[in-house]
Amino acid sequence: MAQGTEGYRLEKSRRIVVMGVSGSGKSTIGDAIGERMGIPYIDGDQYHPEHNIEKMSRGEPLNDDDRAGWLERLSDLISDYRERDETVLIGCSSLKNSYRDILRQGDDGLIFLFLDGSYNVILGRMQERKHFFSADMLTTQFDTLERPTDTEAMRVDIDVDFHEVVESGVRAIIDRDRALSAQPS
Ligand SMILES: Nc1ncnc2c1ncn2[C@@H]1O[C@H](COP(=O)(O)OP(=O)(O)OP(=O)(O)O)[C@@H](O)[C@H]1O
Ligand SMILES: O=C(O)[C@H](O)[C@@H](O)[C@H](O)[C@H](O)CO
Repeated sequence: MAQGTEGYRLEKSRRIVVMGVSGSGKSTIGDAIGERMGIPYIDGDQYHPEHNIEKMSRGEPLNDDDRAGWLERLSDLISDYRERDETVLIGCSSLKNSYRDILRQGDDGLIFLFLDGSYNVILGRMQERKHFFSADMLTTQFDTLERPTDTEAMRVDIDVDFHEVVESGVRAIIDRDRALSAQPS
């Protein structure tokens, strides 16, 4: 377990995806972790084609076809950062195994941070925010989610205070960074 997390510098450049259903906290937690660690945070929603945003805004969930091009763009983005040997945090729901496989094409050492919480807590938070993704569609996100194993992703419990989630996320990234660095290359 990591001791102090303040001012920790990663051993190597890393590409880190903050994943989880809509409303799990990818943007707010990802951004706060980035601030804490001095890593840029990019929200994957910025890479959706306009028709995906329009579809979700109409209250219609995306399907595999809608997500395919979007995931390819994010995979390319990850690959760009890897080629430049730079660290980045990217928020992307990454709900299915096959979606995570597409993202890993950009970096086979991609780190996933899984924001894991209960339906009721996330629903409550979504009902409090103004966002194009309506809380009515949260069930479809849970139905689609294929939970990553603990080997595939670092799991962070989000049913707790915001600062606690950020601290757990930072610790999880540090732990994974150390574990990866300890592996023979
Ligand atoms: N631990 C927490 N405690 C209380 N509120 C939280 C916590 N984490 C996130 N929130 C709030 O929950 C709401 C959803 O978070 P956020 O918008 O970051 O989720 P998201 O995963 O990025 O959603 P989307 O994928 O739909 O963009 C926000 O209003 C955020 O401020
Ligand atoms: O895979 C998906 O269904 C989408 O990525 C959604 O998760 C939205 O992008 C996001 O949650 C809305 O902001």
